[in-house]
Amino acid sequence: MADAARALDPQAAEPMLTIADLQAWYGESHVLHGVNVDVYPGEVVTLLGRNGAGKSTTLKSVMGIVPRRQGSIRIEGEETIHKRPYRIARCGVAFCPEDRGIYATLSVAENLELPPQVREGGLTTDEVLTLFPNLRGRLRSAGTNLSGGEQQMLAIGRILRTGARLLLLDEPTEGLAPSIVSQIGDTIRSLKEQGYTILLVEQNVRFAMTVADRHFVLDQGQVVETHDKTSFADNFDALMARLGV
Ligand SMILES: Nc1ncnc2c1ncn2[C@@H]1O[C@H](COP(=O)(O)OP(=O)(O)OP(=O)(O)O)[C@@H](O)[C@H]1O
Repeated sequence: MADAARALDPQAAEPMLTIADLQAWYGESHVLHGVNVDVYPGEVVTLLGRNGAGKSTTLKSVMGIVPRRQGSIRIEGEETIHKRPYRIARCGVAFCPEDRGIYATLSVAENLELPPQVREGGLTTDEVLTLFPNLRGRLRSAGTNLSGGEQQMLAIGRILRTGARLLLLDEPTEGLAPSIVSQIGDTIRSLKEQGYTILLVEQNVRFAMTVADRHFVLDQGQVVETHDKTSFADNFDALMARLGV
């Protein structure tokens, strides 16, 4: 049950995102075999699992950028499984890829201002810089001259400008120093407080514990366990073993 989301908004009976029996293929390779995930408004939910379990493919399927998918993906009740990515973006969804997608030949300011606004309510550049003050002095630097942590903040800041309210974050802490991981955690908690809904792929289980309301564990393209904060903590050692951590 999404108690946290309901506490935030007691009217929120409908999930923000419902993934049902999702199948996905890359060419002949069938990689998702019926994934079921729901995310309520204002929740932070993680997808956990070993390498190759299908976590990134699930996020990319929501964004419509996996070539062949089948099943149902509803965003605020609207079916999107057959929509093109630009139409899915207009439903208020944004994806932050694992490689962060920063353009080397563009400045930080240009990277930030690149994506179009898809909905009302996107942050202004100044609001993004208030959220990530480190970027303020780097606006004219080439995007790839930033540290890994700054690039991640730029990548998150960029999608906040679009007006999206459902954020898909693929391994935002990967390769970052512990102090930066902690800053990313603060950012995610702050976004949750502002009412954003976040579906997050994470390899860092301890980090996931500190930010998420619920967790879905994937294995071989299927959800094999679902946990809330309490059951996650109670099963922590078994989960670490299952995830090979
Ligand atoms: N573009 C692609 N073309 C072909 N196969 C792919 C492609 N991307 C992923 N795969 C395969 O799909 C399966 C699921 O990959 P996916 O990236 O979704 O896993 P993951 O759980 O996110 O793991 P990782 O943390 O390693 O990215 C894997 O077997 C992977 O090799």
